[in-house]
Amino acid sequence: MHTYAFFSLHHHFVSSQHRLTQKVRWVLPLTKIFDLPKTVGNGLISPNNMEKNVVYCLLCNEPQLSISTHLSRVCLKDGTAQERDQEASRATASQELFSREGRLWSFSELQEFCKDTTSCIKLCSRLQSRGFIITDAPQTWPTVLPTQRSDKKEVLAVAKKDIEYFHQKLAGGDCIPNVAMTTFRQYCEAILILQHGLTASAVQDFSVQDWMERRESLRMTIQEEELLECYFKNIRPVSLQNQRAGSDDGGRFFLGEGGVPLTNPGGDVGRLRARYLRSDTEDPAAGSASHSAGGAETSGQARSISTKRLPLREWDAFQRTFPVTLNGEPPSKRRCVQAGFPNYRAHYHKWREHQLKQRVQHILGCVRRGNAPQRARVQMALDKETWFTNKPTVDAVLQAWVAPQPRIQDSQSLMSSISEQKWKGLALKDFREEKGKGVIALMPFNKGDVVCDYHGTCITKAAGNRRRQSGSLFFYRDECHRVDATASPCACHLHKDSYGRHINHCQRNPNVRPQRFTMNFPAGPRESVLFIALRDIAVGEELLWDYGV
Ligand SMILES: C[S@@+](CC[C@H](N)C(=O)[O-])C[C@H]1O[C@@H](n2cnc3c(N)ncnc32)[C@H](O)[C@@H]1O
Repeated sequence: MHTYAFFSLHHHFVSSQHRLTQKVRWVLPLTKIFDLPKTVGNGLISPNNMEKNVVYCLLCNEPQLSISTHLSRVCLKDGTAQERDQEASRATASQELFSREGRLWSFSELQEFCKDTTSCIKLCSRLQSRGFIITDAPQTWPTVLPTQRSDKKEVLAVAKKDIEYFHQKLAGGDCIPNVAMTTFRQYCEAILILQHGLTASAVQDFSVQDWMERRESLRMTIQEEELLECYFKNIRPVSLQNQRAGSDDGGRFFLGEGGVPLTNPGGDVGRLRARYLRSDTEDPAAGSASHSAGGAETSGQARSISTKRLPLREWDAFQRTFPVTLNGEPPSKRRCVQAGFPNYRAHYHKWREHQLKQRVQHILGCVRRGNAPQRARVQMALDKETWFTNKPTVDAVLQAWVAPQPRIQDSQSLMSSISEQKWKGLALKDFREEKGKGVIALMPFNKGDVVCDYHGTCITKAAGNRRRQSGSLFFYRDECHRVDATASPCACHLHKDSYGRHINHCQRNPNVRPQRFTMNFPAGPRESVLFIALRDIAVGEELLWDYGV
C-alpha cells in the first residue's frame, strides 16, 4: 500500500524535472519517490481515505462520490450484491491505478506509440492542457507546432468534442459563456471554409436568406447542418440582443458578439486553430471570458487570477458537486482534490466569481424600487449581510442595476425603429404558393414585446373604406384609424420594404396583435400601429396576426 500526499509540483525537486510553470497540486504516491513512513495527518491521506474519494464508474464513465451507492441505484440496480461489489472493486482499483500512474507520462514513452514527432508534440500539449504531466518534454514545442501544421482540417477534429458539448448544452436550453459561444461560431465558420471550401469573403457575405433558402446546395452532413442551425437559433440571437442602437446586422448569418457582421472569418479560423492546436493560449472551452470579480472588496488576489483556462465541462461537473450558494463557502482545496478536481485555484476563483454575481443580484432585489438604487440603501442592504469575504462593493451593485424599459409611447429606440424602419430580429421568408411572403423571428421575443410596426399612410375612415372597396391588400383598420401599406417601397423609405405589411393571417393561433399608440416623438405626437407579441415567440417562428380582430 502506498502512502499518498498532497504534493506540490512547485516543489523544487519536481519542478526541476517536470518543467511546469504552474503550481499544480496532485495526489502522488510518496513511497514511489521517497521511502516515507505511512503517516496519516495534515496534508496526508491514506488509501482508506482514497476509497471515500470520487471514483469513476467504469460502466457510465461518470465520477461518483459513492461508487457502491451509485451502482446500487443506477448502473447495476438490477444486479446482485456480489456483482456490485466486484464492479465497485474494479472501479476503485482503476481509480487508484490512475492516481498512481495515469497522469505521469514521459515524452519518450509517448514517442514509442506516436512515431511522428509533430503529432507526438501535439498529443503532449493536449495532454498537458488536460492536467497530465509529461516528463522529458522538449523545451521548444510551442514554437515548433505552428510551423509544422500538416492538415488544415485538423482543428475541426480536435475541437469537435468541445463543440459537441456546447451543442448538447444549447440544445438542452442551457446557456454557455460568451467565450464558448464565440468558439462555437468560429467552428461553424471553419466548417464552411475548411470543409466546404468557401472563401472567407463568401462566409462574410453568407446571409440569413442563404441559410434559410439554399442550404441544400452546401451539401452538408446532418451533423454540420445541426451545428449551424444551433448557431442560428441559439447564438446569433444573443448577438442580436447585444446589438447597440443604430448598429445593423445587414441580414448576415455570422455576427460578432455585438451583433454586427464579421469582418474577418479567415482570422476567426486562425484563432480557432491557434487555440486548439497550441498549448500556450487560452482554453477555448473555458467557462468565462475573463475574470470579472472586480466588484469584490476582498479579491485582490482573485483579480490577478484568470479562470479562462477552466474548461466548461469541468466547471459544470464542479458546480454539480459544489453548487454555488449565496451564503456558502467555496470547498477547501482538500475537498476539491478529493472530488477529482486538481485545478483547485481556477475552480475556487470561478466559484467565488459566480457567488459574487449572485450576491450582487440579491442586493439589487433587496433595494429595487423602479428607480436607480441609492448608494446609502445599497450600503445598508450590504451591512445587513454576514458576508466577510467575497462581498460586493456598492459600486458593483450600482453598476449591475439595469434601468427598467420606458413606456412604449416614450421609447426612443422604438421611435428610431419606426422612423428608420429598422427592426431587429426579423426576416422575410418566401412561403411561395402557400401564402406568399411572411415574416419570421430571428431572435426570441417575450410576451408583450413590440416586434415591429404596421408602416403605411394614415388616412381617414372614409378614404379607407373607399380604398378597401377597390381591393387593397395591405390594410389596417380599427375603430377610427386606417393605415394603408399598399405602396412598397413607401414614399418615406424608398429603398426599404417594411415587415408589418408582410405578416400573414392566422385566426386560431396568432402570436402578435396590432395596437395603436400615440408615440411622443420629439417633433410632436404621431400615431403608430405596433405589433405586440401575444406570447413568447421562438427563433424561426412565423409572425401571424388575426386579420379579423
Ligand atoms: C397583408 S398580405 C400578407 C403578406 C403576403 N403573404 C405577402 O406575400 O406579402 C395578405 C395576403 O397574404 C396572403 N395570406 C395571408 N395569410 C395567409 C394564409 N394564412 N394563408 C394563405 N395566404 C395568406 C393572402 O394572399 C393575403 O391576401
